Amino acid sequence: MTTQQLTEQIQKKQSFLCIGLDVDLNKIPQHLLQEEDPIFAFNKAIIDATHQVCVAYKPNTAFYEAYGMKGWQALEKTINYLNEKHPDIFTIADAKRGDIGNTSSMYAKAFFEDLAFDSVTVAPYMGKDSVEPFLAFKNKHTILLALTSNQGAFDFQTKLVDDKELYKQVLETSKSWENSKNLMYVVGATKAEYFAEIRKIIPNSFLLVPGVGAQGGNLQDVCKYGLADNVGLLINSSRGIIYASNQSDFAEAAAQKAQNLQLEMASILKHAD
Ligand SMILES: O=c1ccn([C@@H]2O[C@H](COP(=O)(O)O)[C@@H](O)[C@H]2O)c(=O)[nH]1
Repeated sequence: MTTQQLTEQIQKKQSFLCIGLDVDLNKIPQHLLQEEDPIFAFNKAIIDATHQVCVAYKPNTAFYEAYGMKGWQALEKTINYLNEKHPDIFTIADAKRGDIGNTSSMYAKAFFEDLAFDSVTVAPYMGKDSVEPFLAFKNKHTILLALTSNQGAFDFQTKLVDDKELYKQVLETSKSWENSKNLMYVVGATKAEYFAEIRKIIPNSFLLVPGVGAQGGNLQDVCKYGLADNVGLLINSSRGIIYASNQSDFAEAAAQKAQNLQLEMASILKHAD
């Protein structure tokens, strides 16, 4: 999917919501554990109930890797289901990969070819040659960690390197890489006060913004300086949506939470015009 197609979906649905599919078998309704594939059964019910109010889904691969082969199979079924049933929805493998070049090429093949995700999250720490193998894939997107939502972001990302914060160095340097048009960036919703500075460096790049909901980030605060001409935001909420209920009404409860966020987004977009 191109970024233009993504923006068109955002305008059509009046939503820039990304729902995180972080499946924890201890948190899903217990009756689903009797299913042959409880993880996929949960994801399918969540997707069926919420696809009209969101534009993206983001499974975090940790929640699948933790269940070994069965977890990977559930991830594969989930991405196949999304690609077959909802090809207009943007998909993100939140895998935070990145390694020496030939290894990154294999990671890119795994997530863009074998699993056919639209995008994958990548750590910038190993530099240009660790990221460019991902960028080489046409119409696929590499979402670089810039300023993360956790407290530990202050350990390195905001430290000065050559008189400039490291996260700014990541944004500026990565703009010069080959196929940088395929870059998006992760910026945490809990860092809303940084968005104005970030938009000076990357005015129209898409930002994946986790941290709304369970981590306490605020949608209005992010949008104040984060919105771009092409909207340029994908706001992720995982636990705050998918675990709204652990009873038989879990899918309806998730849909209600997702719709509440979508309505707030529609109102923001209306007032931004
Ligand atoms: O800076 C980051 C980068 C990634 N994440 C991931 O996003 C979701 C957030 O889940 P919530 O339940 O809505 O808190 C999760 O998969 C994180 O690993 C992040 O939170 N911050």
